[in-house]
Amino acid sequence: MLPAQMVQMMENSYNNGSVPEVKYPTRYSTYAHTAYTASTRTSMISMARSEGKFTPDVKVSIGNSKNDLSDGYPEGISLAWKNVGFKIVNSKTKKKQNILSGCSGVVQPGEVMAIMGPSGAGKSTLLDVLAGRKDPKMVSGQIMLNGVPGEVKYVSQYVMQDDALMGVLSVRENIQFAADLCFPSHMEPDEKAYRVQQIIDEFGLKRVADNKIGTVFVRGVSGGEKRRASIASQVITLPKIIFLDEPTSGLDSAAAYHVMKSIVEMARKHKLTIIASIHQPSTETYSLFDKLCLIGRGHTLYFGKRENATSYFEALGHVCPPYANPADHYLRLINSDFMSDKAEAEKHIDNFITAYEQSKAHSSTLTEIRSLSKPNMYFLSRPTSRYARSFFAQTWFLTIRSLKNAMRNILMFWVRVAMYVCLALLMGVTWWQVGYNQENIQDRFSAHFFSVAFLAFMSVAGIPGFLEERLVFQRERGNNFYSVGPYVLANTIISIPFVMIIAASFTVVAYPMIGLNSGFGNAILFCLYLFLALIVAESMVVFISAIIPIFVAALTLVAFANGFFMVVEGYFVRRDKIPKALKPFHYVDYQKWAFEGIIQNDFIGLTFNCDKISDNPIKYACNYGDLSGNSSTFTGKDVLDSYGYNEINLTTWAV
Ligand SMILES: Nc1ncnc2c1ncn2[C@@H]1O[C@H](COP(=O)(O)OP(=O)(O)OP(=O)(O)O)[C@@H](O)[C@H]1O
Repeated sequence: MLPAQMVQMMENSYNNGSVPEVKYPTRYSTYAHTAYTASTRTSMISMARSEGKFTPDVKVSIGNSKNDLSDGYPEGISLAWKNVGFKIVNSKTKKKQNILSGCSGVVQPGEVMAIMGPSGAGKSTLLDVLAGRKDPKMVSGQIMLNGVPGEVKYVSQYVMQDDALMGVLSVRENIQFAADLCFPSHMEPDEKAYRVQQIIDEFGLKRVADNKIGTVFVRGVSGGEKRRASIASQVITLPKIIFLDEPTSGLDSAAAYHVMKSIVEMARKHKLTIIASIHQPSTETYSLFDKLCLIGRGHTLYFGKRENATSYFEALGHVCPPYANPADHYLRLINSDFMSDKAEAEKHIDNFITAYEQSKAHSSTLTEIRSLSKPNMYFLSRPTSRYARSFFAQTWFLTIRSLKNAMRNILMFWVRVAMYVCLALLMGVTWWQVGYNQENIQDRFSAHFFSVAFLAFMSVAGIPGFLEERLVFQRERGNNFYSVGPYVLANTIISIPFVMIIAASFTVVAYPMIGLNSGFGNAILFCLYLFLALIVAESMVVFISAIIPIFVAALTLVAFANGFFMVVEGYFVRRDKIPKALKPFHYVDYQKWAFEGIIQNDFIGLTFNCDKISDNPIKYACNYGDLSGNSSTFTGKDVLDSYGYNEINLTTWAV
């Protein structure tokens, strides 16, 4: 059914007094159902009524997820905005301040519009307002989809500026991951693979599809290819409206041209409506745009077809010099930042504002917007779920990706394993066969202390990897690929075997070399206690780095926390000597529980020897157990009792 027929059907129904509900067919039948819940429906309709403009209860939906292919709307969706303004409350004066005023424009399906303007003009703000990313209370005017008010964010995608992709994965793997999480569960794998290949081809990434994105260690694809891969992974579902925040920033002019060319071809082919903020495009890149929106001091200084801008400015007396880049020419014209006289600078921009308001370009824009208008309709498309995939599916795909990441990420994992093994060797050599004499007691304690403390301390090595991945997480979460729960769960699932590998490799090397309690079960328990301590240490690293995502600050804080826990652990200073104010920290110190667990595990069951007193050959100088001098041995339990470690329960301590 064509949109026009639908509109007719709705209008007929309205005239008959019934309340129609029209669903656009989508390729995936289960998605072609009512696109809003009862409460949403009530609130949206009452909102429409309260505005007094959309009296009939006519609503149009196009699918139930923002990640829906929206095939039900093959003609695309136009975006129009009329008299749009945006205010902020000035934090100093507490007064409202206009950031955008009276902006109007329209972009049709298949068109690509550039928002240009000097720094601070309001480009990002306009993009955010149109994309529905700003507080609606601060936004004024109308934003319309196909001529009727609607929720843009449910039919659009906002593509962020950064290229946060998994560096150890290939271009295809990154795009496939997006496809797995954005397409509905009933989409056949073949069809998904076809879409992945199609978007790879459309973005000119065929040649590098199986190349890694690249990390600090591995040279990957070029900057332009990376940007194209990033955009491709965010628009794989071909959302009807796409907002791009400076898609070419940081790229050279050739790379920027290829990025924009791919975007423009995609818009034409799939009838997508595309709006991009852009800084200083080259002549070639600029010529790819269909429409231009020039912003200055929060006002529209020109809106219309890109090619008409030349004659518009010529008519104002600003002829673009031959061979000059028109984009540079306009940007220079409307930039008053470097005028020394403030009043003159204001007047300069005021002249452009007034000229545009009185221009034919402005009136034809308003006519174009009016021609789209369909009174008595309310365009409504609200997803029933924010995510295309279930909690379980999100966890599954994230787990698979984290596994690949950990296996391939030299820095994150294997270097750490190698470091722990080297440390184990070093400890083994230093504490070699520590022995069972009285003078070896302190050596044994220090080996246990150092095993826990150093292993835990070195978890700081996980900070760079976490911070890098955090950017990817933020972008993907912003794109509604998954929620926090599955991400944390997947990372926990993956970190368990890896932390176990670290604890086990350390134990296999260090335990027999140091000559700790020879029971096999004791070695296993030693490994398990180290594993638990490491899991807590790693979690603490993630916790602190998530709160303070600045490398140096997170590193300092993690190092401080671990150093602090070492001090209050009860090894350097006995528990009863720890100052009262610090005592609570002794009990929340994960290193304390691991240290006490492994000394209990090691000492219990051992027998130690003490030497004879030099001037009395029948007496022994034992400092533990029987102090009368009659016994030549004492037990590990005697040692623990003498230091006050007498109530350790291995299960409780592990918990
Ligand atoms: N929340 C806010 N609080 C205070 N000022 C704001 C806020 N949002 C925007 N502004 C101001 O509004 C103006 C427009 O900001 P915006 O980020 O949209 O500009 P821009 O054209 O995208 O600039 P640039 O090209 O430098 O990124 C700027 O002067 C900015 O300082």
